[in-house]
Amino acid sequence: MTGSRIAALVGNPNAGKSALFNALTGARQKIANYPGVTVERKAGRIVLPTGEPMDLIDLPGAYSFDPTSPDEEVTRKVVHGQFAGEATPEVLVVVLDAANLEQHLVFAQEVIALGRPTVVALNMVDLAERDGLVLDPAALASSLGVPVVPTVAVRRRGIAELIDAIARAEARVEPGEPHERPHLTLPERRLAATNIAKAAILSETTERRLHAGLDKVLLHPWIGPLILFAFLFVVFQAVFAWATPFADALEALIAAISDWVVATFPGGILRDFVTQGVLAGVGSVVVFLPQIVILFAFILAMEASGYMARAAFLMDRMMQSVGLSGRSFIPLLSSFACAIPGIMATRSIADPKDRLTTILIAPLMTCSARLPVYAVIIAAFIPQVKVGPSGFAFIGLQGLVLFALYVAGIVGAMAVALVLRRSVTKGAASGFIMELPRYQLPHLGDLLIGLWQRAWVFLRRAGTIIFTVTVVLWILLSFPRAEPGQSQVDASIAGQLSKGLAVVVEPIGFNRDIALALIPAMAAREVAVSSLATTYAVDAPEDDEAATEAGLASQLSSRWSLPTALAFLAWFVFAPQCLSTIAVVRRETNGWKWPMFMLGYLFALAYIFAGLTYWTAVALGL
Ligand SMILES: Nc1nc2c(ncn2[C@@H]2O[C@H](COP(=O)(O)OP(=O)(O)OP(=O)(O)O)[C@@H](O)[C@H]2O)c(=O)[nH]1
Ligand SMILES: [Mg+2]
Repeated sequence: MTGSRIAALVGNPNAGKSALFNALTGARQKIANYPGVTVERKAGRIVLPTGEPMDLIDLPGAYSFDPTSPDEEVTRKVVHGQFAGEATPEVLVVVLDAANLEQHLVFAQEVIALGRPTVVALNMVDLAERDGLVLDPAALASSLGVPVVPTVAVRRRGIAELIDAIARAEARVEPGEPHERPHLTLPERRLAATNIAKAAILSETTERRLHAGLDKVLLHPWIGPLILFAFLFVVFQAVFAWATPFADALEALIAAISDWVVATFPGGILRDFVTQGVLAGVGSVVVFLPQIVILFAFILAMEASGYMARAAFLMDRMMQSVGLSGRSFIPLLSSFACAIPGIMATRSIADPKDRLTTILIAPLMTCSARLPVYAVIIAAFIPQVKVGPSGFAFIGLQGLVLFALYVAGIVGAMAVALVLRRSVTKGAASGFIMELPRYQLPHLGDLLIGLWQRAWVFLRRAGTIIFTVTVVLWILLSFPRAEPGQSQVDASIAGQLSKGLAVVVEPIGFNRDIALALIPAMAAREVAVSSLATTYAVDAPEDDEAATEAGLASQLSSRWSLPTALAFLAWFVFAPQCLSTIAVVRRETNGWKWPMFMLGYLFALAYIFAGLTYWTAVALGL
């Protein structure tokens, strides 16, 4: 350091200290929109209006002089003149984020209380104004007892005024009575911060006040997660309650087409192909379109309104506790639609072990392909009743079970992450804070476009991969033709092939038909539904019109036991039944090691939990 006087920039992380430093000195210090960018002191030079030079130090952000991290320790030492080789800074420049004044004033008071020559830079006033908040720097100056200069560091606004104020800054405390100020405790400083911030508001739009109030509730440490949980609960109730009339109508339509085909065309292999393969098989998946649309309507509305980012913020704490960073949230969230875009989104995670862990647990998030599987089993086995504490039975049991299955996937993923982060992908969580977007009413047009895209993806899958696999399965089920009196499925190639697998899955309560559905379902999970539908359509006795007519749900409930159905649900929470996901993991991890690891652990979990579910249900006499 030269012998010239020194000023230091202090304040909370992400207040814009480095941006101000660059604007004041012409340096190119790294700035970025998340806290913790500057981790050591950086020095530069400014020229005062008198022509006299002054050294300026940019410091790491801090929340208090009670240091909790090494970079905060740097700030404390420099300010107190305890930093080796550094003279005590003469002028302290406190940088405040005008849009988060209340929060930033807590540390500011601590700095000002030192009684040293201090200047406040009220930074980011542009952002505050954008949000509908206009502050009064004069009122703030009189409450704080130090000069306040409004600035916009990134537009170089207020820079000359700030240099001016630094040049004229002087100690507020009269020499001889340095410790007159009462020392405030943290809660006292918090309260004072609230009052000072309130007094400095010139005008605030009702919108901003409303949004600030909303955030207070929605981001509250324990009310926030409670509301999120309750909201998601309602979503899954709605998925069943609202979809039913539409799903019934679709089902009736498909049945009507099937009737028409039977009435119009002569019996034979071609007619069987259309009714058993295409209409029963693919149709059984298509009827879940309403459920998919309703689920995504909620997800898209959450995203558009700005609530999704808040949900991510709430989840960040939970993610940290299992050794993941909040950065994994968005990839995991997209995995609720499909694991493939979710796994690709992990490219934004810098830490390779963080990223690998996220990839490995992404398939545990309940993708939309599982929804038809869950929904068909729930419709067949879970009665459509309301449950709840006596007198308050308003919770649909079907929606409750669906919600529980989604939660099971999330809990499973978190537990796996916890284990992986302590073994295979050892490492500590890294911090991450995101900027919260403004609340907005979702725009109906955008919402409809998003919904149409989701619906189209679903229908295209039904028309391509699900159609193809179902047709191949129908062929394997239909040949060779059964002898009179013999079951067609038993006689068929598929029936023969599935016998081997049936032996393996019998201990967990699965029957031959499930074994038969599991292999084609590797292509896509929904195929489990279409396979079962096709199998039962092929299996229906020729003359038994009623059996062919009855929907898949009633076929299932008459053929499966409840423990088997529950085990089947548990299996699908974990089973990696999707070849495309495995291919993407291979591509993203450059080799077969991790996809094989994933396949192994997920099938093991699926087998164990399906078995546990089956035997528990049997023991309970269900
Ligand atoms: N709109 C606007 N953005 C600003 C202003 N000042 C800083 N920023 C932005 O705010 C973010 C944080 O700025 P930094 O200068 O890195 O903040 P910092 O206080 O040095 O943060 P740490 O080094 O982490 O303590 C960056 O994205 C800046 O571009 C401002 O006055 N207006
Ligand atoms: Mg910085």
